[in-house]
Amino acid sequence: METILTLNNLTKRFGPITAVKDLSFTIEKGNVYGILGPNGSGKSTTLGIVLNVVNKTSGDFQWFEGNESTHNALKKVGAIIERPNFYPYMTAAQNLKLVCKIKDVSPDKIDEKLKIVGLLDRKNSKFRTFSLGMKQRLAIASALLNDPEILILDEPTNGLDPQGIHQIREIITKIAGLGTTILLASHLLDEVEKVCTHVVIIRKGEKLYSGRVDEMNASHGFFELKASDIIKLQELLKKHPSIGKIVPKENCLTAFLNEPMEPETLNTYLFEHGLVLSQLVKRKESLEEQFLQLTNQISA
Ligand SMILES: Nc1ncnc2c1ncn2[C@@H]1O[C@H](COP(=O)(O)OP(=O)(O)OP(=O)(O)O)[C@@H](O)[C@H]1O
Repeated sequence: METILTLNNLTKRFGPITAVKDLSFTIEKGNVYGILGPNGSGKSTTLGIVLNVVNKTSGDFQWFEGNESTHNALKKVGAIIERPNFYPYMTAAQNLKLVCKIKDVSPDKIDEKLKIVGLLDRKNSKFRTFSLGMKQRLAIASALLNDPEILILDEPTNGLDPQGIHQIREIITKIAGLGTTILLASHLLDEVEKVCTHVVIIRKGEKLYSGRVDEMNASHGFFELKASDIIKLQELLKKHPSIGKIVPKENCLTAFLNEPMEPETLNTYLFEHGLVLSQLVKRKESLEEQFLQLTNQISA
């Protein structure tokens, strides 16, 4: 598999604040990556470093397996890390023509890119007449003009209404479908779930999880159990190989599973060892619960 970007122990300090701490991950061609974290977790700083607009403190990063200078590599990157900024009295097409001149690329692609973002029929409308969602879509078209290998977006749906959010997410999925690798920063779990194939979760600049989005919820779940002899219940649970962590809560026990187990199997095991349950509930954390647990796990 082709590697687009590698971060090795990247760290950025602003005076006493460590915005990015020892961050390592890899972006492989063809996937859609989300950097997911609460506000202030270091997402924008990370994107700024790899785009050469923020200086790193230590560690390093490598574009395209280090075969090119960062300056040349960035010519193959499309990025939107600030609010879209175009000339208000110029049309969408005129603005994109100007971008083509600045980027030294042919203006032939303007219509194709406007079509991808659903703005071809508005190409002759002035930028100032655009809604926020349309402005964001024009920015995406602009970032695509040089046919980048990777498109980088910082909080692409921030401030948009539900329809605008939906349109941007659809466009991102469409662009990914055309083979462009995508890296987006978001604080919205559901955005990452809907759009991304891979996720890097960060909190206070530190990586908490990286991997496939569909493997994020790979937990086997847990049982909530009650019995009159709670001590014996705990002892029996400790002896069972499928049970991991056991957490007492009021007058019940939460037993987390290391591997799949059906409630009938646990009930039979406990009954055969002389224990009758008064409550047996099997649950699985939602992705949101797991995300909140993850992002809260390191105290300040
Ligand atoms: N230029 C700067 N000077 C000082 N501190 C900064 C600077 N830029 C970022 N920070 C700090 O670094 C930390 C990470 O900020 P960053 O903007 O990267 O987070 P983020 O995850 O993108 O958050 P948000 O979603 O709110 O933009 C924050 O504590 C922020 O205050």
